[in-house]
Amino acid sequence: MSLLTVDIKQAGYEKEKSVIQDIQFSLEKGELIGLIGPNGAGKSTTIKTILGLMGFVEGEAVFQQEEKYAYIPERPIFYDELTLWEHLDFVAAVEQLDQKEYQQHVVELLHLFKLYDVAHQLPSTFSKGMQQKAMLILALITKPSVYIIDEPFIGLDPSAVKMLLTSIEEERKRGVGIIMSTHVLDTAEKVCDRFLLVNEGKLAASGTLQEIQQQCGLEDASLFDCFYHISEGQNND
Ligand SMILES: Nc1ncnc2c1ncn2[C@@H]1O[C@H](COP(=O)(O)OP(=O)(O)OP(=O)(O)O)[C@@H](O)[C@H]1O
Repeated sequence: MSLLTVDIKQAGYEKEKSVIQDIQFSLEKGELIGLIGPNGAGKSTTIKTILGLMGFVEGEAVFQQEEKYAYIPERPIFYDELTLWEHLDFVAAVEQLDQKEYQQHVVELLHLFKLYDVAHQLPSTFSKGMQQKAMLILALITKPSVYIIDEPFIGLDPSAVKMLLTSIEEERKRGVGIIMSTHVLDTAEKVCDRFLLVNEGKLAASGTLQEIQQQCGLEDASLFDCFYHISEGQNND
């Protein structure tokens, strides 16, 4: 059974003003799906529709029963007056995490992402990359079954990207499914199992790199070339 089944017929910010149409896919256990497409194509709107945040939706996004998901937004959001530790303790309390397991896990993660020394400071005073890492730790401690991550790579330094990819790999071994929107296509090409290529609000191509190459008629092309073909070249054929 899929972790998540998405069948969006149309969705938009205002009633009867459709921004995305006909986006269908499912997310399987252990799978990493890359959501890619040009600026304004509808990636964030697709994510917001899955999260149930859009005002106008025809269709549905259904999580497997009792599956827990974590959303990691592109622009981190924190409480102004809570330190990172307090944020973590707050999430642990809300999620009713096992205290012993949580304490051990959180220290490991804070060291891994090099935030241990600033954990008693306010995340609102952190740099952009530090804030992104803090959001990642807040998601990782909850051990969800599905992650929905909006552009994780931009803003992270190379060692943080490596840590993120390592964490993603470990989570996938646990059977976790991940949807990740990104513009960093060379990394996406290396790590994703499948891709959803969104253009002008629609699914322009989807599947493995090989399937995308076939759909574009570009044998052996990189994901970047397929992306370019769909977002630019197709209109000039
Ligand atoms: N809050 C909003 N209200 C109205 N329209 C919006 C809103 N957010 C986005 N849109 C519109 O929806 C369309 C899709 O935008 P979306 O943010 O989903 O694109 P994206 O693929 O995530 O782009 P990017 O790569 O630039 O982040 C765009 O035409 C955009 O102008």
